[in-house]
Amino acid sequence: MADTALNARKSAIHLLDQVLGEGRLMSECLAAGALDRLPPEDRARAQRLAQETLRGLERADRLLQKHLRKNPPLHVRNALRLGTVELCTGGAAHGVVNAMVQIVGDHRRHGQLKGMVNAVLRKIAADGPAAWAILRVPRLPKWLRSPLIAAWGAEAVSAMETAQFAGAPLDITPGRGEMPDIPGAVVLPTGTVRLANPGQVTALPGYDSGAWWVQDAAAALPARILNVSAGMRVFDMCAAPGGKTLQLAAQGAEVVALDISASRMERVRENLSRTGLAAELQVGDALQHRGEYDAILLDAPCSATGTIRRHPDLPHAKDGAEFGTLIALQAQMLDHAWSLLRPGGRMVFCTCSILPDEGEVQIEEALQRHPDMTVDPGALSLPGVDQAWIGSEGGLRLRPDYWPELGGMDGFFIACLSKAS
Ligand SMILES: C[S@@+](CC[C@H](N)C(=O)[O-])C[C@H]1O[C@@H](n2cnc3c(N)ncnc32)[C@H](O)[C@@H]1O
Repeated sequence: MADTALNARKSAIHLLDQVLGEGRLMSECLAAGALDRLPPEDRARAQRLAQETLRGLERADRLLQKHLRKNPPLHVRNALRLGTVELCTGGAAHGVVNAMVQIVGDHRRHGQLKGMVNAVLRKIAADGPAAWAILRVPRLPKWLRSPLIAAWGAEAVSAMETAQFAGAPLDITPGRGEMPDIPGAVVLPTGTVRLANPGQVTALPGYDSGAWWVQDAAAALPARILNVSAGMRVFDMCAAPGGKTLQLAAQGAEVVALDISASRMERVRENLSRTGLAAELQVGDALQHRGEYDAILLDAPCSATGTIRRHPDLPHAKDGAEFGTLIALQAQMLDHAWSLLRPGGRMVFCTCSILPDEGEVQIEEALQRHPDMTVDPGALSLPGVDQAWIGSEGGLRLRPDYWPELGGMDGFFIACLSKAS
């Protein structure tokens, strides 16, 4: 037991080294096998520890600052940060301090710093938890905070930061069959099932039989808004890992699902096979795709700034440098998707972004380029969808600070577009 806790902590620190030192996203590290040698419980634990440290990084650094005369090497700093977060969020002092001392002591280059780690974490164990509780909610970095304040105002951004600091529950979308009883499950107003303390996902009732799949409540709305039916030919243009493909297939449509990433497409294949649903899978560049469809779902590549509750590594690993390229690609994809839609067809454009340039502005500009395009706000009338979330351009703006009493939701922008016949 002690060894497995130590391995999970070591791996969490290694993840922090990659995110904070190399600017890599945690999802990239995991896809590259960062935690593959750990058993599933430790993998989940390592991921949770790294995420909690990233959420509380600003607070941890403020507390550590008081006890450090100079900055230690990143690996040691990350061990101190993880130790601080654990100590200040209920971790047992003895176990946490000993683990961090052992991890740093075993390190081939930094072993001599274990005494310092011991001294600093003992001080944090004594006065950290009280100080932690009164520190401000960690803020987003300036490169993201400034455009968000310009878009939504300072109060809304503070509320988003509170939601991001709280983290996210596990949301699941029920499939076509019967939903098993899952202890603690709550059904949200939009029909998504939410679990506050899920534990290991693959061990939950109904996982093996494919009764449901993991999908944030906000992410479940685009496919519901597209509202396809049996016999319709539907194109899921950026499909992986496939949550929306599964929904479209469950609605009975004939789905062509495409993604440029072969490895991510494997996830779609696995998800379809687990849930017993069917879709035609293609790997390729959406911009080169040809065909004609009754309905299209374009879940375009974006900054993913709406998912920071679940991906607290994003603001630390990124700096916004790629926003311009993504915004241009979204417009190009929207135009190409429009050329694949039959007259009279409908298309949902969505992004998991909280930046208007990747949502509202894309639609305003697309309407100018395409005289045969109209926005259909009526398609957004779904149970649980607050009409106050609909913007003047007719799209649905979802933000992480919505539903605070229910545990929040991902930030998303969703618009349903109709093509003249
Ligand atoms: C927001 S994710 C899609 C999530 C997915 N719809 C779901 O619900 O699980 C965006 C996807 O776009 C894919 N992508 C990026 N550029 C692409 C391109 N040129 N053609 C096709 N897919 C692309 C990425 O590989 C990524 O999987």
